[in-house]
Amino acid sequence: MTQTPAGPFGPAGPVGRLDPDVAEQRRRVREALADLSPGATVLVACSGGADSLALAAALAFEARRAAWRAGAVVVDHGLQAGSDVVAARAADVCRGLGLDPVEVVAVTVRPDGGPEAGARAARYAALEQAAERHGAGVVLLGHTLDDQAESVLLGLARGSGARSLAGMPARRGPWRRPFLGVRRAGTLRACAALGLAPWHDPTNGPADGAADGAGNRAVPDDGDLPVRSRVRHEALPVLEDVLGPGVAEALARTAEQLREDAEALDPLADALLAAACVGGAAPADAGPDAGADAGPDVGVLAVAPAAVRRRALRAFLVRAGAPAGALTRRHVTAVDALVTNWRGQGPVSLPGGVRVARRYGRLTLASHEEEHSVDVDDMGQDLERVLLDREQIDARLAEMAAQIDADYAGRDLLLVGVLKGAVMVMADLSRHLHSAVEMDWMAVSSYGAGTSSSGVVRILKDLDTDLTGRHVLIVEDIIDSGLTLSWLLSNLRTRGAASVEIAALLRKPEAAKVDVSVRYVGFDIPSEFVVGYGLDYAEKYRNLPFVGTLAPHVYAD
Ligand SMILES: O=P(O)(O)OC[C@H]1O[C@H](OP(=O)(O)OP(=O)(O)O)[C@H](O)[C@@H]1O
Ligand code: HPA
Repeated sequence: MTQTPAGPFGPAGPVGRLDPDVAEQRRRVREALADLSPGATVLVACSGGADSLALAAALAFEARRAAWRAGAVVVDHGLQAGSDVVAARAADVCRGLGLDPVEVVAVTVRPDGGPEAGARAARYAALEQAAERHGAGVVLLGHTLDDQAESVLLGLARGSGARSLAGMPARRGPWRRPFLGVRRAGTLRACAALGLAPWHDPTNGPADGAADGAGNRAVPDDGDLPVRSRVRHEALPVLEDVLGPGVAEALARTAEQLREDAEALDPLADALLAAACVGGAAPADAGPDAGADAGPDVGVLAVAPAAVRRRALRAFLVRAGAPAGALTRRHVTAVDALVTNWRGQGPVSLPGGVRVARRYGRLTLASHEEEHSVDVDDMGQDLERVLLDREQIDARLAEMAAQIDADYAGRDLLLVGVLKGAVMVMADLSRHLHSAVEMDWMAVSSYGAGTSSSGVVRILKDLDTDLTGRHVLIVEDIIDSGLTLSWLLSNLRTRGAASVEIAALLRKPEAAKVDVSVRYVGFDIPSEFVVGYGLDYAEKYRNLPFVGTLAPHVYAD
Protein backbone atom coordinates (compact mmCIF):
# COMPACT_ATOMS: atom_id res chain seq x y z
CA MET A 1 0.00 0.00 0.00
CA THR A 2 1.33 3.48 -0.79
CA GLN A 3 0.98 6.57 1.33
CA THR A 4 0.55 10.15 0.35
CA PRO A 5 2.84 12.48 2.26
CA ALA A 6 0.88 15.12 4.16
CA GLY A 7 3.41 17.51 5.61
CA PRO A 8 5.96 17.02 8.35
CA PHE A 9 3.41 15.84 10.95
CA GLY A 10 0.88 14.58 8.46
CA PRO A 11 -1.09 11.42 9.02
CA ALA A 12 0.63 9.56 6.24
CA GLY A 13 4.22 8.38 6.36
CA PRO A 14 6.80 8.59 3.65
CA VAL A 15 5.83 7.22 0.28
CA GLY A 16 6.28 3.46 0.17
CA ARG A 17 5.12 0.52 2.22
CA LEU A 18 2.94 1.43 5.18
CA ASP A 19 5.04 1.19 8.30
CA PRO A 20 3.94 -1.91 10.27
CA ASP A 21 3.86 -0.05 13.59
CA VAL A 22 1.76 2.74 12.12
CA ALA A 23 -0.57 0.16 10.58
CA GLU A 24 -0.93 -1.75 13.84
CA GLN A 25 -1.58 1.39 15.85
CA ARG A 26 -4.22 2.63 13.43
CA ARG A 27 -5.90 -0.76 13.56
CA ARG A 28 -5.96 -0.62 17.36
CA VAL A 29 -7.53 2.84 17.32
CA ARG A 30 -10.05 1.68 14.71
CA GLU A 31 -10.99 -1.33 16.85
CA ALA A 32 -11.17 0.69 20.06
CA LEU A 33 -13.58 3.13 18.45
CA ALA A 34 -15.57 0.65 16.35
CA ASP A 35 -18.79 1.55 18.15
CA LEU A 36 -18.64 5.26 17.25
CA SER A 37 -20.93 6.69 14.57
CA PRO A 38 -19.83 9.23 11.97
CA GLY A 39 -19.90 12.72 13.45
CA ALA A 40 -18.92 11.52 16.94
CA THR A 41 -16.39 13.68 18.78
CA VAL A 42 -13.24 12.03 20.14
CA LEU A 43 -10.43 13.72 22.04
CA VAL A 44 -6.91 12.48 22.59
CA ALA A 45 -4.85 13.46 25.62
CA CYS A 46 -1.48 14.46 24.19
CA SER A 47 1.67 15.40 26.07
CA GLY A 48 3.84 15.52 22.98
CA GLY A 49 5.64 12.33 24.09
CA ALA A 50 5.98 9.41 21.69
CA ASP A 51 3.05 7.37 23.02
CA SER A 52 0.43 10.08 22.92
CA LEU A 53 1.81 11.59 19.72
CA ALA A 54 1.61 8.25 17.91
CA LEU A 55 -1.92 7.89 19.28
CA ALA A 56 -2.87 11.36 18.10
CA ALA A 57 -1.52 10.53 14.63
CA ALA A 58 -3.45 7.25 14.48
CA LEU A 59 -6.62 8.99 15.64
CA ALA A 60 -6.25 11.79 13.09
CA PHE A 61 -5.90 9.21 10.33
CA GLU A 62 -8.79 7.01 11.41
CA ALA A 63 -11.05 9.99 12.15
CA ARG A 64 -10.72 11.12 8.56
CA ARG A 65 -11.78 7.70 7.34
CA ALA A 66 -14.66 7.30 9.74
CA ALA A 67 -15.80 10.94 9.65
CA TRP A 68 -15.34 11.48 13.38
CA ARG A 69 -14.57 14.89 14.78
CA ALA A 70 -11.18 14.38 16.45
CA GLY A 71 -9.45 16.88 18.69
CA ALA A 72 -6.62 16.96 21.22
CA VAL A 73 -6.14 18.32 24.71
CA VAL A 74 -2.68 19.10 26.01
CA VAL A 75 -2.53 19.45 29.77
CA ASP A 76 0.16 21.77 31.08
CA HIS A 77 0.87 20.71 34.68
CA GLY A 78 3.21 23.65 35.21
CA LEU A 79 5.57 21.41 37.16
CA GLN A 80 8.69 22.29 35.19
CA ALA A 81 10.06 25.55 33.85
CA GLY A 82 9.08 25.92 30.21
CA SER A 83 6.22 23.45 30.44
CA ASP A 84 4.01 25.98 28.63
CA VAL A 85 6.38 25.97 25.67
CA VAL A 86 6.37 22.18 25.54
CA ALA A 87 2.56 22.18 25.71
CA ALA A 88 2.24 24.80 22.95
CA ARG A 89 4.54 22.79 20.74
CA ALA A 90 2.57 19.59 21.33
CA ALA A 91 -0.62 21.48 20.43
CA ASP A 92 0.98 22.72 17.19
CA VAL A 93 1.96 19.19 16.26
CA CYS A 94 -1.62 18.04 16.89
CA ARG A 95 -2.96 20.82 14.68
CA GLY A 96 -0.45 19.78 12.04
CA LEU A 97 -1.92 16.30 12.20
CA GLY A 98 -5.28 17.79 11.28
CA LEU A 99 -6.87 17.47 14.71
CA ASP A 100 -9.47 20.06 15.59
CA PRO A 101 -10.23 21.35 18.20
CA VAL A 102 -6.85 21.42 19.88
CA GLU A 103 -6.44 23.16 23.19
CA VAL A 104 -3.87 23.58 25.92
CA VAL A 105 -5.28 23.48 29.44
CA ALA A 106 -3.08 24.74 32.27
CA VAL A 107 -3.83 23.10 35.62
CA THR A 108 -2.80 23.72 39.19
CA VAL A 109 -1.43 20.62 40.84
CA ARG A 110 -2.43 20.31 44.47
CA PRO A 111 0.32 18.60 46.41
CA ASP A 112 -1.97 16.58 48.72
CA GLY A 113 -1.11 12.91 48.46
CA GLY A 114 2.12 13.63 46.54
CA PRO A 115 2.82 15.60 43.36
CA GLU A 116 2.39 12.58 41.10
CA ALA A 117 -1.07 11.83 42.46
CA GLY A 118 -1.90 15.54 42.38
CA ALA A 119 -0.84 15.82 38.73
CA ARG A 120 -2.91 12.79 37.84
CA ALA A 121 -6.00 14.11 39.59
CA ALA A 122 -5.65 17.54 37.99
CA ARG A 123 -5.05 16.02 34.55
CA TYR A 124 -8.06 13.74 34.61
CA ALA A 125 -10.30 16.53 35.91
CA ALA A 126 -9.09 18.85 33.12
CA LEU A 127 -9.61 16.17 30.48
CA GLU A 128 -13.09 15.46 31.75
CA GLN A 129 -14.02 19.13 31.60
CA ALA A 130 -12.55 19.45 28.11
CA ALA A 131 -14.61 16.44 27.00
CA GLU A 132 -17.71 18.11 28.35
CA ARG A 133 -16.87 21.44 26.67
CA HIS A 134 -16.42 19.80 23.31
CA GLY A 135 -19.24 17.28 23.61
CA ALA A 136 -16.80 14.36 23.37
CA GLY A 137 -18.02 11.05 24.75
CA VAL A 138 -14.59 9.46 24.39
CA VAL A 139 -11.10 10.52 25.44
CA LEU A 140 -8.16 8.43 24.23
CA LEU A 141 -5.18 7.87 26.51
CA GLY A 142 -1.87 6.60 25.19
CA HIS A 143 -0.87 4.14 27.92
CA THR A 144 1.16 1.31 26.45
CA LEU A 145 1.92 -2.26 27.34
CA ASP A 146 5.12 -0.98 28.99
CA ASP A 147 3.13 1.39 31.23
CA GLN A 148 0.95 -1.53 32.21
CA ALA A 149 3.94 -3.80 32.89
CA GLU A 150 5.62 -1.13 35.02
CA SER A 151 2.47 -0.64 37.06
CA VAL A 152 2.17 -4.38 37.66
CA LEU A 153 5.82 -4.68 38.68
CA LEU A 154 5.51 -1.72 41.04
CA GLY A 155 2.29 -3.14 42.44
CA LEU A 156 3.86 -6.56 42.99
CA ALA A 157 6.82 -5.01 44.74
CA ARG A 158 4.47 -3.07 47.00
CA GLY A 159 2.29 -6.07 47.81
CA SER A 160 -0.82 -4.62 46.18
CA GLY A 161 -4.00 -6.62 45.70
CA ALA A 162 -5.48 -7.86 42.45
CA ARG A 163 -7.49 -4.69 41.96
CA SER A 164 -4.43 -2.50 41.61
CA LEU A 165 -2.29 -5.19 39.98
CA ALA A 166 -5.00 -5.43 37.35
CA GLY A 167 -3.56 -2.18 36.02
CA MET A 168 -5.43 0.15 33.77
CA PRO A 169 -8.57 -0.96 31.97
CA ALA A 170 -8.80 -0.58 28.20
CA ARG A 171 -12.09 1.20 28.73
CA ARG A 172 -13.81 2.87 31.64
CA GLY A 173 -16.27 5.73 31.43
CA PRO A 174 -15.05 8.17 28.78
CA TRP A 175 -11.47 6.81 28.88
CA ARG A 176 -10.18 4.41 26.27
CA ARG A 177 -6.64 3.09 25.98
CA PRO A 178 -6.13 1.58 22.51
CA PHE A 179 -2.37 1.09 23.01
CA LEU A 180 -2.38 -1.27 26.00
CA GLY A 181 -1.14 -3.99 23.64
CA VAL A 182 1.46 -1.76 21.96
CA ARG A 183 5.11 -1.66 23.04
CA ARG A 184 6.55 1.77 23.78
CA ALA A 185 9.31 1.11 21.24
CA GLY A 186 6.58 0.73 18.64
CA THR A 187 5.26 4.24 19.27
CA LEU A 188 8.79 5.61 18.88
CA ARG A 189 9.20 3.76 15.59
CA ALA A 190 5.81 4.98 14.41
CA CYS A 191 6.71 8.58 15.21
CA ALA A 192 9.94 8.20 13.30
CA ALA A 193 8.12 6.64 10.36
CA LEU A 194 5.64 9.53 10.32
CA GLY A 195 8.34 12.15 10.66
CA LEU A 196 7.05 13.23 14.08
CA ALA A 197 9.58 14.38 16.67
CA PRO A 198 8.31 13.43 20.11
CA TRP A 199 9.15 15.51 23.13
CA HIS A 200 11.38 13.85 25.70
CA ASP A 201 10.66 14.50 29.35
CA PRO A 202 14.06 14.85 31.07
CA THR A 203 12.63 13.62 34.40
CA ASN A 204 11.78 10.35 32.72
CA GLY A 205 15.38 9.31 32.38
CA PRO A 206 17.30 8.33 29.25
CA ALA A 207 15.60 9.33 26.02
CA ASP A 208 13.01 6.77 25.14
CA GLY A 209 9.94 8.66 24.28
CA ALA A 210 9.32 10.53 27.49
CA ALA A 211 6.16 10.80 29.49
CA ASP A 212 3.86 7.83 29.77
CA GLY A 213 0.79 7.32 27.68
CA ALA A 214 -1.53 9.79 29.34
CA GLY A 215 1.12 12.43 29.48
CA ASN A 216 2.16 11.53 33.03
CA ARG A 217 5.18 13.51 33.99
CA ALA A 218 7.20 11.46 36.38
CA VAL A 219 8.26 13.45 39.40
CA PRO A 220 11.80 13.25 40.71
CA ASP A 221 12.24 11.12 43.79
CA ASP A 222 14.77 12.60 46.22
CA GLY A 223 16.46 14.29 43.30
CA ASP A 224 16.96 10.84 41.77
CA LEU A 225 15.24 9.47 38.71
CA PRO A 226 11.63 8.78 39.53
CA VAL A 227 10.84 5.29 40.68
CA ARG A 228 8.73 4.47 37.65
CA SER A 229 11.49 5.62 35.35
CA ARG A 230 14.00 3.40 37.13
CA VAL A 231 11.62 0.47 36.83
CA ARG A 232 11.46 1.24 33.11
CA HIS A 233 15.14 1.74 32.50
CA GLU A 234 16.75 -0.49 35.08
CA ALA A 235 14.45 -3.07 36.63
CA LEU A 236 12.57 -4.27 33.54
CA PRO A 237 15.67 -4.56 31.34
CA VAL A 238 17.42 -6.57 34.09
CA LEU A 239 14.39 -8.84 34.35
CA GLU A 240 14.33 -9.30 30.58
CA ASP A 241 18.02 -10.06 30.66
CA VAL A 242 17.69 -12.65 33.42
CA LEU A 243 14.33 -14.18 32.52
CA GLY A 244 14.43 -13.75 28.78
CA PRO A 245 12.43 -11.45 26.53
CA GLY A 246 8.70 -11.15 26.98
CA VAL A 247 8.67 -10.09 30.64
CA ALA A 248 6.71 -6.91 29.93
CA GLU A 249 4.16 -8.86 27.89
CA ALA A 250 3.92 -11.44 30.67
CA LEU A 251 3.32 -8.74 33.28
CA ALA A 252 0.65 -7.18 31.09
CA ARG A 253 -0.98 -10.60 30.76
CA THR A 254 -0.94 -10.89 34.56
CA ALA A 255 -2.78 -7.59 34.70
CA GLU A 256 -5.35 -8.90 32.25
CA GLN A 257 -5.91 -12.11 34.21
CA LEU A 258 -6.22 -10.27 37.48
CA ARG A 259 -8.63 -7.84 35.91
CA GLU A 260 -10.86 -10.75 34.95
CA ASP A 261 -10.64 -12.11 38.48
CA ALA A 262 -11.37 -8.72 39.99
CA GLU A 263 -14.33 -8.28 37.68
CA ALA A 264 -15.75 -11.59 38.86
CA LEU A 265 -15.06 -10.95 42.54
CA ASP A 266 -16.23 -7.33 42.81
CA PRO A 267 -19.93 -8.06 42.20
CA LEU A 268 -19.75 -10.94 44.71
CA ALA A 269 -18.26 -8.57 47.27
CA ASP A 270 -20.95 -5.96 46.56
CA ALA A 271 -23.64 -8.59 47.02
CA LEU A 272 -22.02 -9.80 50.25
CA LEU A 273 -21.85 -6.27 51.63
CA ALA A 274 -25.47 -5.63 50.69
CA ALA A 275 -26.55 -8.88 52.37
CA ALA A 276 -24.47 -8.10 55.47
CA CYS A 277 -25.97 -4.63 55.75
CA VAL A 278 -29.56 -5.90 55.74
CA GLY A 279 -31.22 -4.90 58.98
CA GLY A 280 -28.78 -2.09 59.65
CA ALA A 281 -28.54 1.39 58.19
CA ALA A 282 -25.86 1.46 55.52
CA PRO A 283 -23.17 3.95 56.42
CA ALA A 284 -24.06 6.12 53.45
CA ASP A 285 -27.59 6.53 54.82
CA ALA A 286 -26.47 7.68 58.22
CA GLY A 287 -26.82 11.31 59.06
CA PRO A 288 -23.79 13.36 60.02
CA ASP A 289 -24.86 13.31 63.64
CA ALA A 290 -24.95 9.56 63.91
CA GLY A 291 -22.29 8.59 66.44
CA ALA A 292 -22.08 5.00 65.37
CA ASP A 293 -23.86 3.83 62.24
CA ALA A 294 -24.99 0.25 61.92
CA GLY A 295 -22.78 -1.44 59.34
CA PRO A 296 -22.39 -4.99 58.07
CA ASP A 297 -23.28 -7.98 60.21
CA VAL A 298 -20.07 -9.82 61.11
CA GLY A 299 -21.82 -13.18 61.08
CA VAL A 300 -22.72 -12.76 57.41
CA LEU A 301 -19.23 -11.56 56.52
CA ALA A 302 -17.38 -14.21 58.51
CA VAL A 303 -18.59 -17.17 56.47
CA ALA A 304 -17.60 -15.64 53.12
CA PRO A 305 -14.29 -16.57 51.43
CA ALA A 306 -11.48 -14.20 52.42
CA ALA A 307 -11.06 -12.76 48.92
CA VAL A 308 -14.71 -11.73 48.75
CA ARG A 309 -14.96 -10.67 52.40
CA ARG A 310 -11.91 -8.42 52.24
CA ARG A 311 -13.18 -6.79 49.07
CA ALA A 312 -16.52 -6.20 50.76
CA LEU A 313 -14.74 -4.69 53.75
CA ARG A 314 -12.69 -2.45 51.50
CA ALA A 315 -15.85 -1.27 49.76
CA PHE A 316 -17.46 -0.62 53.15
CA LEU A 317 -14.46 1.43 54.26
CA VAL A 318 -14.32 3.44 51.05
CA ARG A 319 -18.04 4.20 51.33
CA ALA A 320 -17.43 5.27 54.91
CA GLY A 321 -14.98 7.88 53.63
CA ALA A 322 -11.56 6.20 53.72
CA PRO A 323 -9.69 7.28 50.56
CA ALA A 324 -9.29 4.19 48.34
CA GLY A 325 -5.72 5.04 47.39
CA ALA A 326 -4.63 5.29 51.01
CA LEU A 327 -6.23 2.03 52.20
CA THR A 328 -3.58 -0.65 52.43
CA ARG A 329 -3.94 -4.37 53.00
CA ARG A 330 -2.77 -3.77 56.57
CA HIS A 331 -5.81 -1.56 57.18
CA VAL A 332 -8.24 -4.03 55.67
CA THR A 333 -6.60 -6.88 57.61
CA ALA A 334 -7.07 -5.01 60.90
CA VAL A 335 -10.77 -4.53 60.13
CA ASP A 336 -11.02 -8.15 58.99
CA ALA A 337 -9.69 -9.19 62.42
CA LEU A 338 -12.76 -7.55 63.97
CA VAL A 339 -14.76 -10.07 61.95
CA THR A 340 -12.67 -13.23 62.03
CA ASN A 341 -10.33 -12.86 64.99
CA TRP A 342 -12.44 -10.97 67.51
CA ARG A 343 -10.63 -10.65 70.79
CA GLY A 344 -12.49 -7.58 71.98
CA GLN A 345 -10.06 -5.20 70.34
CA GLY A 346 -10.95 -1.52 70.21
CA PRO A 347 -11.84 0.55 67.13
CA VAL A 348 -9.51 0.46 64.12
CA SER A 349 -8.36 3.88 62.92
CA LEU A 350 -8.12 4.28 59.17
CA PRO A 351 -7.12 6.94 56.68
CA GLY A 352 -9.63 9.72 56.21
CA GLY A 353 -10.42 9.79 59.95
CA VAL A 354 -12.61 6.69 59.61
CA ARG A 355 -12.81 4.50 62.71
CA VAL A 356 -14.44 1.12 62.68
CA ALA A 357 -15.51 -0.81 65.75
CA ARG A 358 -17.45 -3.99 66.34
CA ARG A 359 -20.66 -3.53 68.26
CA TYR A 360 -23.75 -5.69 68.62
CA GLY A 361 -22.29 -8.14 66.11
CA ARG A 362 -21.93 -5.44 63.47
CA LEU A 363 -19.11 -3.30 62.17
CA THR A 364 -19.95 0.27 62.99
CA LEU A 365 -18.39 3.63 62.35
CA ALA A 366 -17.18 4.68 65.75
CA SER A 367 -16.98 8.23 66.93
CA HIS A 368 -13.95 9.28 68.95
CA GLU A 369 -15.95 9.65 72.18
CA GLU A 370 -17.05 6.07 71.88
CA GLU A 371 -13.83 4.40 72.96
CA HIS A 372 -14.01 1.22 74.96
CA SER A 373 -14.05 2.31 78.56
CA VAL A 374 -11.52 -0.44 79.28
CA ASP A 375 -8.50 -0.69 77.06
CA VAL A 376 -8.35 -4.41 76.54
CA ASP A 377 -5.40 -4.41 74.19
CA ASP A 378 -2.99 -5.91 76.74
CA MET A 379 -5.47 -8.52 77.91
CA GLY A 380 -6.59 -8.99 74.31
CA GLN A 381 -3.28 -10.72 73.57
CA ASP A 382 -4.31 -13.46 76.00
CA LEU A 383 -7.68 -14.09 74.40
CA GLU A 384 -8.52 -16.63 71.79
CA ARG A 385 -11.95 -15.31 70.86
CA VAL A 386 -14.85 -13.33 72.16
CA LEU A 387 -17.89 -15.44 72.85
CA LEU A 388 -20.30 -12.73 73.89
CA ASP A 389 -19.63 -9.05 73.41
CA ARG A 390 -20.74 -6.45 75.89
CA GLU A 391 -23.69 -5.37 73.81
CA GLN A 392 -25.00 -8.92 73.53
CA ILE A 393 -24.66 -9.33 77.28
CA ASP A 394 -26.36 -6.05 78.02
CA ALA A 395 -29.25 -6.73 75.66
CA ARG A 396 -29.82 -10.15 77.24
CA LEU A 397 -29.65 -8.78 80.78
CA ALA A 398 -32.30 -6.22 79.86
CA GLU A 399 -34.59 -9.03 78.68
CA MET A 400 -33.97 -11.05 81.82
CA ALA A 401 -34.68 -8.02 84.00
CA ALA A 402 -37.96 -7.37 82.21
CA GLN A 403 -38.99 -10.95 82.93
CA ILE A 404 -37.93 -10.71 86.58
CA ASP A 405 -39.85 -7.43 87.01
CA ALA A 406 -42.95 -9.12 85.60
CA ASP A 407 -42.56 -12.30 87.67
CA TYR A 408 -41.99 -10.54 90.99
CA ALA A 409 -44.45 -7.70 90.50
CA GLY A 410 -45.91 -6.71 93.88
CA ARG A 411 -43.37 -8.74 95.88
CA ASP A 412 -40.22 -7.60 97.68
CA LEU A 413 -37.20 -9.21 96.12
CA LEU A 414 -33.83 -9.94 97.69
CA LEU A 415 -31.01 -10.39 95.20
CA VAL A 416 -28.21 -12.57 96.51
CA GLY A 417 -24.98 -12.12 94.59
CA VAL A 418 -22.34 -14.81 94.71
CA LEU A 419 -18.92 -13.23 95.07
CA LYS A 420 -16.78 -12.59 93.27
CA GLY A 421 -17.81 -13.63 89.82
CA ALA A 422 -21.35 -12.27 89.95
CA VAL A 423 -20.35 -8.67 90.63
CA MET A 424 -20.78 -7.51 87.01
CA VAL A 425 -24.02 -9.41 86.43
CA MET A 426 -25.47 -8.12 89.69
CA ALA A 427 -24.52 -4.53 88.88
CA ASP A 428 -25.88 -4.58 85.33
CA LEU A 429 -28.92 -6.81 85.85
CA SER A 430 -30.10 -4.84 88.87
CA ARG A 431 -29.82 -1.57 86.98
CA HIS A 432 -32.20 -2.91 84.36
CA LEU A 433 -34.81 -3.71 87.05
CA HIS A 434 -37.58 -1.21 87.59
CA SER A 435 -38.65 -2.32 91.08
CA ALA A 436 -36.70 -1.44 94.26
CA VAL A 437 -34.80 -4.56 95.27
CA GLU A 438 -32.52 -5.35 98.20
CA MET A 439 -29.08 -6.84 97.70
CA ASP A 440 -26.91 -9.09 99.79
CA TRP A 441 -23.75 -11.01 99.05
CA MET A 442 -22.27 -14.39 99.78
CA ALA A 443 -18.77 -15.49 99.01
CA VAL A 444 -18.25 -19.15 98.26
CA SER A 445 -15.45 -20.88 96.51
CA SER A 446 -15.18 -24.14 94.66
CA TYR A 447 -12.64 -23.35 91.94
CA GLY A 448 -9.61 -21.67 93.50
CA ALA A 449 -6.94 -21.08 90.84
CA GLY A 450 -7.86 -24.05 88.64
CA THR A 451 -10.18 -24.46 85.67
CA SER A 452 -12.41 -27.20 87.06
CA SER A 453 -14.67 -27.29 90.12
CA SER A 454 -13.35 -29.12 93.16
CA GLY A 455 -16.93 -29.90 94.20
CA VAL A 456 -16.08 -28.80 97.74
CA VAL A 457 -17.91 -25.54 98.41
CA ARG A 458 -16.75 -23.32 101.22
CA ILE A 459 -18.63 -20.28 102.56
CA LEU A 460 -16.10 -17.48 102.69
CA LYS A 461 -18.69 -14.84 103.57
CA ASP A 462 -22.26 -15.47 104.63
CA LEU A 463 -25.37 -13.32 104.14
CA ASP A 464 -26.23 -10.46 106.52
CA THR A 465 -29.94 -10.82 105.82
CA ASP A 466 -32.42 -13.14 107.54
CA LEU A 467 -34.12 -15.05 104.72
CA THR A 468 -37.26 -16.00 106.58
CA GLY A 469 -40.26 -15.36 104.35
CA ARG A 470 -38.14 -13.62 101.70
CA HIS A 471 -38.30 -14.04 97.97
CA VAL A 472 -34.67 -14.72 97.11
CA LEU A 473 -33.09 -14.60 93.69
CA ILE A 474 -29.52 -15.90 93.54
CA VAL A 475 -27.55 -13.96 90.95
CA GLU A 476 -24.64 -15.87 89.40
CA ASP A 477 -22.22 -15.41 86.58
CA ILE A 478 -21.99 -19.04 85.54
CA ILE A 479 -23.33 -22.52 86.13
CA ASP A 480 -20.70 -24.98 85.05
CA SER A 481 -20.78 -28.37 86.77
CA GLY A 482 -23.71 -27.06 88.78
CA LEU A 483 -22.08 -28.19 92.02
CA THR A 484 -21.81 -24.69 93.55
CA LEU A 485 -25.39 -23.70 92.88
CA SER A 486 -26.87 -27.03 93.73
CA TRP A 487 -25.17 -26.75 97.12
CA LEU A 488 -26.15 -23.08 97.56
CA LEU A 489 -29.74 -23.68 96.59
CA SER A 490 -30.23 -26.34 99.22
CA ASN A 491 -28.34 -24.27 101.78
CA LEU A 492 -30.54 -21.19 101.32
CA ARG A 493 -33.72 -23.27 101.17
CA THR A 494 -33.03 -24.43 104.72
CA ARG A 495 -33.22 -20.82 105.91
CA GLY A 496 -37.00 -20.39 105.70
CA ALA A 497 -37.16 -18.33 102.47
CA ALA A 498 -40.57 -18.00 100.75
CA SER A 499 -38.89 -18.77 97.42
CA VAL A 500 -35.36 -19.26 96.15
CA GLU A 501 -34.65 -18.99 92.41
CA ILE A 502 -31.55 -18.57 90.29
CA ALA A 503 -30.60 -16.06 87.61
CA ALA A 504 -27.34 -16.93 85.86
CA LEU A 505 -25.79 -15.16 82.92
CA LEU A 506 -24.11 -18.27 81.57
CA ARG A 507 -24.74 -21.97 81.67
CA LYS A 508 -22.74 -24.85 80.22
CA PRO A 509 -25.31 -27.60 79.60
CA GLU A 510 -22.68 -30.09 78.46
CA ALA A 511 -20.64 -29.69 81.65
CA ALA A 512 -23.49 -30.33 84.11
CA LYS A 513 -22.69 -32.89 86.78
CA VAL A 514 -25.88 -32.25 88.70
CA ASP A 515 -29.23 -30.97 87.60
CA VAL A 516 -29.97 -27.47 88.81
CA SER A 517 -33.23 -25.81 88.02
CA VAL A 518 -32.44 -22.30 86.85
CA ARG A 519 -35.28 -19.88 86.32
CA TYR A 520 -33.41 -17.22 84.34
CA VAL A 521 -30.52 -18.11 82.01
CA GLY A 522 -28.71 -15.56 79.88
CA PHE A 523 -26.84 -17.80 77.48
CA ASP A 524 -26.11 -21.48 77.11
CA ILE A 525 -22.48 -21.73 76.05
CA PRO A 526 -20.15 -24.57 74.99
CA SER A 527 -18.16 -26.39 77.61
CA GLU A 528 -15.05 -24.22 77.38
CA PHE A 529 -13.36 -22.30 80.16
CA VAL A 530 -14.39 -18.66 79.79
CA VAL A 531 -13.21 -15.43 81.32
CA GLY A 532 -14.34 -11.84 81.49
CA TYR A 533 -17.38 -10.01 82.76
CA GLY A 534 -16.65 -11.17 86.32
CA LEU A 535 -15.21 -14.57 85.43
CA ASP A 536 -11.56 -15.10 86.27
CA TYR A 537 -8.65 -17.31 85.52
CA ALA A 538 -6.35 -17.22 88.57
CA GLU A 539 -8.12 -13.97 89.60
CA LYS A 540 -7.34 -12.19 86.31
CA TYR A 541 -9.58 -11.03 83.41
CA ARG A 542 -12.65 -10.31 85.56
CA ASN A 543 -12.65 -6.72 84.28
CA LEU A 544 -12.95 -7.61 80.60
CA PRO A 545 -16.22 -6.09 79.43
CA PHE A 546 -17.15 -9.24 77.49
CA VAL A 547 -16.91 -13.02 77.79
CA GLY A 548 -14.19 -14.83 75.88
CA THR A 549 -11.92 -17.84 75.83
CA LEU A 550 -8.24 -17.73 76.65
CA ALA A 551 -5.42 -18.48 74.24
CA PRO A 552 -3.59 -21.74 74.99
CA HIS A 553 -0.34 -19.90 75.83
CA VAL A 554 -2.01 -18.44 78.95
CA TYR A 555 -2.53 -21.91 80.42
CA ALA A 556 0.94 -22.98 79.31
CA ASP A 557 2.67 -20.11 81.17
O1 LIG B 1 -21.13 -24.79 88.40
P1 LIG B 1 -19.80 -24.84 89.05
O2 LIG B 1 -18.89 -25.82 88.35
O3 LIG B 1 -19.84 -25.10 90.51
O4 LIG B 1 -19.09 -23.42 88.84
C1 LIG B 1 -19.73 -22.20 89.05
C2 LIG B 1 -19.06 -21.39 90.11
O5 LIG B 1 -17.70 -21.20 89.81
C3 LIG B 1 -17.40 -19.82 89.86
O6 LIG B 1 -16.98 -19.38 91.09
P2 LIG B 1 -15.51 -19.57 91.68
O7 LIG B 1 -15.53 -20.73 92.66
O8 LIG B 1 -14.54 -19.70 90.56
O9 LIG B 1 -15.28 -18.26 92.49
P3 LIG B 1 -15.34 -16.74 92.02
O10 LIG B 1 -16.75 -16.39 91.74
O11 LIG B 1 -14.77 -15.96 93.14
O12 LIG B 1 -14.53 -16.65 90.78
C4 LIG B 1 -18.70 -19.15 89.52
O13 LIG B 1 -18.75 -17.82 89.97
C5 LIG B 1 -19.69 -20.03 90.17
O14 LIG B 1 -19.92 -19.64 91.48
O1 HPA C 1 -15.52 -21.22 82.63
C1 HPA C 1 -15.29 -20.69 83.75
N1 HPA C 1 -14.49 -19.62 83.85
C2 HPA C 1 -14.20 -19.01 85.03
N2 HPA C 1 -14.71 -19.42 86.16
C3 HPA C 1 -15.53 -20.48 86.14
N3 HPA C 1 -16.16 -21.10 87.13
C4 HPA C 1 -16.86 -22.09 86.60
N4 HPA C 1 -16.69 -22.15 85.26
C5 HPA C 1 -15.84 -21.15 84.96
